[in-house]
Amino acid sequence: MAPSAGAFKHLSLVLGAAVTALGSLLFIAWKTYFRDGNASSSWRGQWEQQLEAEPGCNLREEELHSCERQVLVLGLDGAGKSSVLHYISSVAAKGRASPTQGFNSVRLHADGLQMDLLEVGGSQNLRSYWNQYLTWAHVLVFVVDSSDSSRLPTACQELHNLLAEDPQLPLVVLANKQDKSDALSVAELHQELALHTLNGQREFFLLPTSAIRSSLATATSILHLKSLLVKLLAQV
Ligand SMILES: Nc1nc2c(ncn2[C@@H]2O[C@H](COP(=O)(O)OP(=O)(O)OP(=O)(O)O)[C@@H](O)[C@H]2O)c(=O)[nH]1
Ligand SMILES: [Mg+2]
Repeated sequence: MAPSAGAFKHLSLVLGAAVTALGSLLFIAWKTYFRDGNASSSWRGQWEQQLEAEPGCNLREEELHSCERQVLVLGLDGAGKSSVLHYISSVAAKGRASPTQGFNSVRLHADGLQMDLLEVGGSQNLRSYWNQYLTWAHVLVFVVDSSDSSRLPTACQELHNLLAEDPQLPLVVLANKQDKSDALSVAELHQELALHTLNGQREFFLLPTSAIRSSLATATSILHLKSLLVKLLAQV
């Protein structure tokens, strides 16, 4: 007898979770490898060359990690995380982004900082893994699709679950897809996401963004995000 569609769905969820768990472990191992200074000379050599190219990064052994910063980028599936990451790291236009299975990262250099932005996919089966990445983060960027009002309660719930895990982690909420005619305003999103309930313990910003290359305004919004990240991460 052929397996039912339900069985296939169950199997794909289990496989997806296994792939993500493996991805998490690999990521943690990768970060630990660098943090513990156990990298082989060839890896270390490559990495130093990369940093050397960046003005302001000091390469002395004891300061090698002083310019590393981690930015965790989360939000529901389709919110625009991959698009924001692509836009902030590249001048080349990109077509439709594919849903992220597992995680996706980009590395930026600015003002002597090396910033690793890590996106974990936002589909439901991946969200239970989000909080595992909070430990590594210096800033949390939470991306919201401002035009997807039906899923704002879910976004709100997921965001507050994360915030409860770390009461001090600086937070940047992106009110993305502001180019869309049905996008809620920043003030409306502030209300819908219950951001007034945040206590004063963490630094918090709510930025309107658009991650498609349709106008100067959208490009400017991503530049604002980049400057804000540099400012926040320089204080860490
Ligand atoms: N109009 C508009 N579309 C956007 C914007 N940002 C992203 N999109 C589109 O929204 C869709 C989803 O974008 P992604 O960047 O893949 O979303 P994601 O948050 O990475 O989703 P997952 O990886 O599945 O968690 C794509 O078709 C993008 O082209 C935006 O600012 N405006
Ligand atoms: Mg993605």
